[in-house]
Amino acid sequence: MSPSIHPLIDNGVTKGDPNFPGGTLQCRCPSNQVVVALKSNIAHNHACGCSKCWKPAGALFSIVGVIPRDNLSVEANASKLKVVDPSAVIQRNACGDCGVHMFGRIEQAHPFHGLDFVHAELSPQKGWQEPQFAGFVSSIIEQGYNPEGMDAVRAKFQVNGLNTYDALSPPLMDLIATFTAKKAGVKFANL
Ligand SMILES: N[C@@H](CCC(=O)N[C@@H](CS)C(=O)NCC(=O)O)C(=O)O
Ligand SMILES: [Zn+2]
Ligand SMILES: [Zn+2]
Repeated sequence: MSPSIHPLIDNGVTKGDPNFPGGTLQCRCPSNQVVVALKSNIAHNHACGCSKCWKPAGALFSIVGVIPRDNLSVEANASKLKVVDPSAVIQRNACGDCGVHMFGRIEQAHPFHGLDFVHAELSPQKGWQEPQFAGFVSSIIEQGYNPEGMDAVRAKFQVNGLNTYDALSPPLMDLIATFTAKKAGVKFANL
């Protein structure tokens, strides 16, 4: 049997609507839900195998994308939000009651500053950008996944058209390296 990765991967990836205008995210409380409005689609949506990103019960991976922070606003029950780990780069704002992460925000100088991290599966609307790749794949071993099962995990992403990486995708790694180089005053050579 192939490993269960996340419902959005296990059941086959459904393409998003390229003209999707955005929507809302809701926490999983039965009442007084935290509601977050997103004024655009998300980008760089991906499966993340790290231990810090929120995932639904039983999933091996989180599915997480980014949106400009100016396009995100908390519409209801903001007082329930708590930062999971104040020492982390990404300040993950979770509902203190049901535990789902409503958005992650970077406050320090960082290549991804200005982008918030969100989980589109918390939205009742359909059409969000589909997952584009899998990142931090090897990190699931740190959470107890048997290393012998890793080929099957990577194969399952590949059959669904998603490349797998042990950090982030090449465009995002290039963005991080460009930020680091510029900060250090590196001059890029001509091609
Ligand atoms: N192997 C580590 C990787 C953690 C990690 O570096 N996560 C990435 C992907 S979300 C990151 O950018 N983390 C920044 C943060 O969590 O603040 C783990 O699984 O905890
Ligand atoms: Zn909640
Ligand atoms: Zn992560």
